Amino acid sequence: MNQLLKKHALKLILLVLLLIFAPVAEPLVTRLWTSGRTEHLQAQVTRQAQWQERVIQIEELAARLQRRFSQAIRERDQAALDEAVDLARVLDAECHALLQIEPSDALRELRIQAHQVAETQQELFLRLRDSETDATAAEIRDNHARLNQVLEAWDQAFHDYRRERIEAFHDELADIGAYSMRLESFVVAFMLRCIVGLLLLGYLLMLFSRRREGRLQRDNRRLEDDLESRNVALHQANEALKNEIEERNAAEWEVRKRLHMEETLGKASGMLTLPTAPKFESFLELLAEVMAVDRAFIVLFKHESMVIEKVFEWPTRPTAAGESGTAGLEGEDLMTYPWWYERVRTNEPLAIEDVAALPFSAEKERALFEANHIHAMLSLPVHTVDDETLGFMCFVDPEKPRSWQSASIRMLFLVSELLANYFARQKAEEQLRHDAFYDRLTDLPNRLLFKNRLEHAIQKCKRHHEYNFSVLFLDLDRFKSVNDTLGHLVGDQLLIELSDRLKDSVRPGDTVARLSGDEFVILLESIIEVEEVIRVVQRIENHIQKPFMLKGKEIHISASIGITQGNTEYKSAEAVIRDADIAMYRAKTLGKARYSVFDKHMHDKAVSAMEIEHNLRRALEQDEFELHFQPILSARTGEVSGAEALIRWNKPGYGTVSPSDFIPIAEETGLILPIGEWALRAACRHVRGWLDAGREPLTVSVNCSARQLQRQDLPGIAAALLEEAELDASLIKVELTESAVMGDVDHAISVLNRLHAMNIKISVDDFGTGYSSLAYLKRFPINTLKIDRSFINGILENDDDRAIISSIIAMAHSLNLSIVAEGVENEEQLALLRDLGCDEIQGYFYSKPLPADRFMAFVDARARSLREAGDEALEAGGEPAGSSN
Ligand SMILES: Nc1nc2c(ncn2[C@@H]2O[C@@H]3COP(=O)(O)O[C@H]4[C@@H](O)[C@H](n5cnc6c(=O)[nH]c(N)nc65)O[C@@H]4COP(=O)(O)O[C@H]3[C@H]2O)c(=O)[nH]1
Repeated sequence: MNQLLKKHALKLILLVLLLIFAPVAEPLVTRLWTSGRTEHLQAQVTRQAQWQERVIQIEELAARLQRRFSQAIRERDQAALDEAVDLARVLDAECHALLQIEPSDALRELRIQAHQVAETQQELFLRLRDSETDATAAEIRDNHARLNQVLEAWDQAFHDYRRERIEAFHDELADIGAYSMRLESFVVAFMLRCIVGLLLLGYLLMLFSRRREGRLQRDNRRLEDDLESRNVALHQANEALKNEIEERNAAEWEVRKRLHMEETLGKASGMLTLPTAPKFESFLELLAEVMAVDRAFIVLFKHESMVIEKVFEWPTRPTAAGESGTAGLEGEDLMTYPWWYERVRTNEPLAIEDVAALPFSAEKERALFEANHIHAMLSLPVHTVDDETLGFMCFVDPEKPRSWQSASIRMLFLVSELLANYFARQKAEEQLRHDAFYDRLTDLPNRLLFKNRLEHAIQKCKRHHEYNFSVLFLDLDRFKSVNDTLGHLVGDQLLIELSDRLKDSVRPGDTVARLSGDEFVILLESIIEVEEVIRVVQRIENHIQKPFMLKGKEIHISASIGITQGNTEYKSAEAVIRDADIAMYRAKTLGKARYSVFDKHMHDKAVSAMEIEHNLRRALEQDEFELHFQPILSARTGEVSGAEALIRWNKPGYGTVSPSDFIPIAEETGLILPIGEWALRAACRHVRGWLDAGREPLTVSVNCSARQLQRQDLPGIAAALLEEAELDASLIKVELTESAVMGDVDHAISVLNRLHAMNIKISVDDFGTGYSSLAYLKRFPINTLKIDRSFINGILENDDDRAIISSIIAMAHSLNLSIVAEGVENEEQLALLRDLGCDEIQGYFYSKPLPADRFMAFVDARARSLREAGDEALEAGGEPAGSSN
């Protein structure tokens, strides 16, 4: 209900006001109207009164005028006339005034008439007075009568006029009276309604106000309750806010502190990443400031120990008596302080709030700290990710105990990690620097450092005439077999021990460096005479010759040493090393375990070897090689039994290069491997071609170098090439030199056995030049021995050679080996060899090595001549010609 009232209160009030004021509206309008009328009536009454007054005056004036005129006429009295005239004038004026108040056409007309009559009367009177005639008198009378008529008419008109006006006035009055009556009743009704309305309004207002009051009270109570609860909530919120502000302040402080710490951390890390070495005093000062301590220091241990080696501290001023410091720490082994040591070792922070309160087990530490005036201390190990403790950081309060906040400890942990990284990095860099200049295995200077020192020596040699140097290039002779047979670890151990021996063989100012593998170089400083150098070399050789005891075994090694002496013409260290290397190589080729002094000739040879190597590579790519075939003939029948394939290099712009000029270089550089393979493939293809051409099968011997035997899978390659050419293995003979076979006997036996198993024949070339005995060769699955040309050369003149050849042939035959005599150049040699029982002959006597087509032509020609000789012999009844040559 209240809600309803509240909602419609305004509408209700408007309705009540309408009820009250609707009836009131009419009287009000009426009142407004009558009030106009009343004023009008009052004006009318006033005007009526004025008018009445004037009318009375006019009537009096008219009466007096009439009387005066009558008197003047009657008595002919001038004075009466004048007075009448004046009266007439006054009357006229009055009439005029009256008409002004109440205009009336009739009156106006009458006034004019009266005025005219009065003037006429005056005129007549004047005439009468001057000459009284009858006519005049009659005229005056007439006129007078007219005047009287006019006055009467005037009077009448005036009377009507007056009546009219009075009636009108009365009507108006009645009208006004009726209006007044109505007005009064309206006023009364209005008053009553007003009162009722007001009462109703009052009542309603009262009702509303009561309700409103009730509602207000309720609202009030509710508001009070609300206020109360809000107050409580506000209070609580206030409290919460207060707490929050406090917390926020605390957090803000924490954040600021953390930011400060992070900033410090950033600065500290920045200091540690500077390209230049950091100033640890500034670093510590920075940390001491954030930790609010008076002293800070970083302690570093000696490598792989806990002996305090280095201390960085802040402040840097020398520690005065009574001041805390690190003086007592230097040189201390932390292991003598087990309690402290244990914490550092296990990478734990050590936060001592009060040194005096340290446990009994830390008695020693307490004594140390107290001696160094340390009251409180925070120590963090500098521990690398590789679990190595490099040292520790310390923050010290020298005056009073204090607590250490965990946030600070955490930050310092990060700092200690940064430090550990920095020191580890520095260590790694040092190691890198060391590695860049030193050999990892032997810790000797490496090529770079050696070159550096050698450059200095070259410069010094140029500047000081009395100064010279010498470089030795040393290469172990059988190091590979040590590695292969005893393993790399023993090999490494040998190199380490050798390094020590080399260092012991030279003066402290000299440099022993390892170039690679088993190659060492030695720079002998301030050495002028070559004899002196040789004495040093001999000393080195003596040292090396002594057996090495490795893995319980006695190992003997030797070295080939190249010597070069410094001179002012050397422009680079490389050139010096190169010459020493050439000399060393010369020593190797001279039979190893010796030294060789470099000379210019060696250099030229080396240069040409390099050129050849370069060209050989190109020759392989450009297919510049060709096989020539030197026939091998049966000593008994003279038939071509086979051929030796000999490589030729058709060098563009040069012509044919002999294998003697490039095969040794190819062997040195390893190019012999692809070249040898090429020769084997080419030989297989030629034989296949000949067979395809319908020729008789011929066995072709292909030269294989020692390197091929050692490094290549010769049987595998041969099998593949034979398969490629679809060739019977028995048509290929592998020719190996005696020295190649004797180099690595076990390996050679295994390879040759495999070749033999494949049905590939094996021949030993240049037999007799080496030291192998036939009995030794029994171990190899050999088919043929080729007697070296040097023996054949002297066979006719030299009895020894003849004897040797004879015994070789006899023994070979006893071992079931066939014999080929190489380099047979004349018939005598041939005859003798045939007498000695040689099986096959190769040499210029029959033919030089020939290109394939010419070789075939030779084979054909030989067969033809043999046939012809055979025919002739048959005809002559003798032996066939082939049996003799
Ligand atoms: N003065 C004289 N010399 C004669 C006579 N009969 C043959 N010769 C030469 O003696 C050499 C025989 O070849 P070698 O002893 O295997 O000696 C060969 C061989 O060791 C090597 N060689 C040739 N071709 C190859 C090859 O394909 N591979 C390998 N690894 N070495 C090859 O080159 C060496 C030289 O070959 P070449 O210059 O062709 O020289 C050939 C040949 O021309 C003669 O009656 N008098």
